[in-house]
Amino acid sequence: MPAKMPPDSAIDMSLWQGRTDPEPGSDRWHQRVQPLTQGAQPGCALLGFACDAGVARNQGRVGAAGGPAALRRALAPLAWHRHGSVYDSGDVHCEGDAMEAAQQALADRLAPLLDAGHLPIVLGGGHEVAYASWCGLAQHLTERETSPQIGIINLDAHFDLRDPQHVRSSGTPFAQIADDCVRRGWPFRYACLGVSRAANTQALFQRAEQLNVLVREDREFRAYRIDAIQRDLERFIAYCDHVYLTIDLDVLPAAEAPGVSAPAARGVSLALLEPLIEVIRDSGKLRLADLAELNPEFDLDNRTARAAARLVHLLTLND
Ligand SMILES: N=CN[C@@H](CCC(=O)O)C(=O)O
Ligand SMILES: [Mn+2]
Ligand SMILES: [Mn+2]
Repeated sequence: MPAKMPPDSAIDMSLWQGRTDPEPGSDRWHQRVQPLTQGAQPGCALLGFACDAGVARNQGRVGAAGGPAALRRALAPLAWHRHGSVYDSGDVHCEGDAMEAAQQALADRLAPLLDAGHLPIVLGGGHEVAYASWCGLAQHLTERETSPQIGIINLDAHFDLRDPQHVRSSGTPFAQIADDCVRRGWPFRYACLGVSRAANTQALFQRAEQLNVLVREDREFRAYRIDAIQRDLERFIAYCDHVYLTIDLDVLPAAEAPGVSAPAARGVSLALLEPLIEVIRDSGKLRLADLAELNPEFDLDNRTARAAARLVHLLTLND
């Protein structure tokens, strides 16, 4: 089914700028990314979620609404090594505190992208994007399967399993997804990798245990243990038919990602995350990915945006 373009989705391609080199085979992203059109061949579809509301509700440092533009700017000059297409499908904007409306709008934009066979990569926005991404994937799969086996892999210093009864925010998306799975009668399969014990309360660790979350703490990420974590991840993926990858940039050390709401004193370096991302990318089950919490207002030398762009680049290198 072709991806329907909503009437308000004017796609601003002006951010896709950068140097051009005269030699053949020197293309960069800004020369290859195309605005998404109806009926386009399946490819990778970027979709921005310009939203600060979840971080504001979670008492964080706002500015993630500027994330999608900062990430496009960082992607624009990267060297193009991909065979398939990359499309820009515009942004969803959150008006003030209207987080739920923005999440619904994102889900409504994602479902037709998935229906059309694209791999959507959502550019956040705070981590409330995860609930919106999930809703879009659920909307897509519910038409096709009675009980889809979806694995959620979150690279994050935080569980984001806070109780949504108090307030829904960037700290609650996976608890909201767990509740949604109960309502739908679907299994909740959640892996949270890079968790900081210092940044998550006992209550959150208990909730993760109750929900049978696959947890790997930041301190477990050492070069000699990556193979073991990789095997754990492969086992997790083997039990799923569909994988949703969500990357909270605060999983990276503050030196690599200062431009987030809650920078990590320790974190897990990009170099250690790369082999895991390759496993996910090459699994054949990746349906949807998002990157959350990029906050250009607190970035230094665009470090966080560059790290995020590098992650998108890696994710899109498989065809
Ligand atoms: N998405 C963010 N989650 C973290 C933020 C922690 C903080 O602000 O210190 C959380 O809610 O736990
Ligand atoms: Mn986090
Ligand atoms: Mn998070």
